[in-house]
Amino acid sequence: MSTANTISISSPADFHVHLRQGDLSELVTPHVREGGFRLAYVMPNLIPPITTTVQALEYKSMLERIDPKTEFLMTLYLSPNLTPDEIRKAKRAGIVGVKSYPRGVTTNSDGGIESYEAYYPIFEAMQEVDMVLNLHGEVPSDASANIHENPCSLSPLRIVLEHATTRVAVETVKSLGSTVACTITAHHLALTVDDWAGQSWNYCKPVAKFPDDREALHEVIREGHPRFFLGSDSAPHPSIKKSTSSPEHGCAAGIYTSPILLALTTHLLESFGALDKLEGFVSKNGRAFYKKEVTADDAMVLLRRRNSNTNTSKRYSYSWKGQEVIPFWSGVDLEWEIID
Ligand SMILES: O=C1C[C@@H](C(=O)O)NC(=O)N1
Repeated sequence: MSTANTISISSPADFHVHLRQGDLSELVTPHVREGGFRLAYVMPNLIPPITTTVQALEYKSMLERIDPKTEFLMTLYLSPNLTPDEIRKAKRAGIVGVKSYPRGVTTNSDGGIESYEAYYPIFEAMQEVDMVLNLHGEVPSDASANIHENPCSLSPLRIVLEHATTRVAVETVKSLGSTVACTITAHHLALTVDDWAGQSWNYCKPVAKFPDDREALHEVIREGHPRFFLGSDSAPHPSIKKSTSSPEHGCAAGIYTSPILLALTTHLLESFGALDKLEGFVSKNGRAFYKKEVTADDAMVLLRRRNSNTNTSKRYSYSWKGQEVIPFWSGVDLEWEIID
């Protein structure tokens, strides 16, 4: 139900989020719900990465202890340790997907993969038990082939190309069948290359591309394409790691959107004429792909247009036990806010 000044969305779901570990996890996990989301699809790139069912279940229990009201869907990190038997065990334990990180392209991807062929037996087992392969669709830049984003390696396995940033990626996913879907982050709907070059707070992997690439992301959402949905890739890093860089690693890659995610996404979709596609993008499309449809028990989340005369609760940073994180667009007035 929507009016010009209010919108209600059934049980928003973020199909790609980093919830970290230790004190940082205690700080950021509750922000999923505070940001308007009821379901979190959790990335496994911890130190060490989540490569077994036992680790994933322990991680899930820890997240549920921090926030018992959010539903956490767990993933494993694709690595040589995985076996077809472990895949079957993971499925029985309710683990939903396996995330593939090409080696060295982003945060904690040192244990990532260099070639897909070795994993064909894993992919066969995943297909057999209906688990989803989540592709970080980037490869280290190859000057000879001018390749950077790589949405290929597709088969009948259910696959999600994560955080698309290019027109080519959008068109490739559109050209494929019902087993292939695609997440889009909120920040890639806002940024282009000019916004992160020299501005470390806007730096993430994959980096934002050109205006025409961003336009392709807007178009596919405006079109209401059912296989494209929100995966925030909300990736908190302590502010010191975002504001300084080391000679070996540069500044940390990752943009933190969880605490403002629903209001930010609503604001952005309205800015490019796609407000009527909001519920599909933040709830229904992803839920349909992952077979996690809204049930009668799931609550609606209400948004209202912010009254510009009111003092908003805009936050510049969040801190706890010495951990400080600064969200995307810190201090910017968004057009929408969640009604508690
Ligand atoms: O894929 C990713 C990983 C993430 C992180 O910080 O974990 N940060 C990013 O910018 N992209």
